[in-house]
Amino acid sequence: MTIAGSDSGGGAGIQADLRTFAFHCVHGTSVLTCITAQNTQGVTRVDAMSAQAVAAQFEAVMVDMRVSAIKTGMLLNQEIIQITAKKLVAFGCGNVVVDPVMVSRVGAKLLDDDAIHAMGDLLLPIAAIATPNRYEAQILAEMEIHTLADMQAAAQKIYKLGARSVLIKGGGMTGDLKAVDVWFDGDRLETLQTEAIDTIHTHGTGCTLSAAIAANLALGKPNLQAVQDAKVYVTTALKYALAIGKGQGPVGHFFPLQRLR
Ligand SMILES: Nc1ncnc2c1ncn2[C@@H]1O[C@H](COP(=O)(O)OP(=O)(O)O)[C@@H](O)[C@H]1O
Ligand SMILES: Cc1ncc(COP(=O)(O)OP(=O)(O)O)c(N)n1
Repeated sequence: MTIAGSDSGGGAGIQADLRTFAFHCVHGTSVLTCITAQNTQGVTRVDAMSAQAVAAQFEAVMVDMRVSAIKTGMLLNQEIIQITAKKLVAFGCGNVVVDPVMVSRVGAKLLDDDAIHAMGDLLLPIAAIATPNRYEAQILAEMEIHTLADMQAAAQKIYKLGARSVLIKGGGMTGDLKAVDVWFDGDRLETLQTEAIDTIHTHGTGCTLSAAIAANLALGKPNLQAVQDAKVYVTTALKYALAIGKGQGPVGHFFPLQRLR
């Protein structure tokens, strides 16, 4: 299941998540939190779903199907975070990947300021894996992140907020740290590195990574393996990113099919 917002441009949000689930051959269900008017250049409008509508979508799926893993993406406001956390706890959901979406790569604000504390207080404590990017990690850990040591320290600080593991994503890092991620589960501290792809077409990388982690957890992979395999998937999808639109195009979720055409 993905609990996330819609991206009209199809590069991030629910659209990226469902394509990622399909690639991994897991059935995707969706709880829509908001509708963004968005393209490769930015976000021009956001309309929230009501907390009741979010709860109803969640319950409709949960009472009928076995949901093996859940990712949360753009939750937009405090009410939606509160109802999401409440339902996840009520249904005893275990494999929860929390992507604490706050701001897009092109600078669009995707979470209300007064909702940041709810993300830390209510959602991170029920996360099997939290996946903040550099900017989200800086906010959650209340520190600046410039070096690998900073990423490691931030992972350890965010872990203390209650997530069972933390992945600090390095797409926003520079130089040799570009695309270097750091994972911490309270015991092991791992640096995950794949090749850095030289492209501006990176829209949806974070959504795709967290959706791939959720798919891998649903397939029964252990936490670190789920993260490592998801990182390889995103790296390959970036190699086949689509140069569509006037801004930052989306990653190519179905790269093997592109190769066969
Ligand atoms: N240019 C790139 N080359 C390879 N991997 C990248 C690149 N940009 C981002 N990634 C990877 O994509 C994943 C998502 O990270 P990031 O882009 O930081 O997230 P977000 O979209 O939430 O800002 C991470 O595993 C990161 O290392
Ligand atoms: C609807 C919606 N959800 C999430 C995001 C952020 O997506 P992300 O994968 O972090 O990629 P960028 O937007 O940073 O390129 C979004 N933009 N829209």
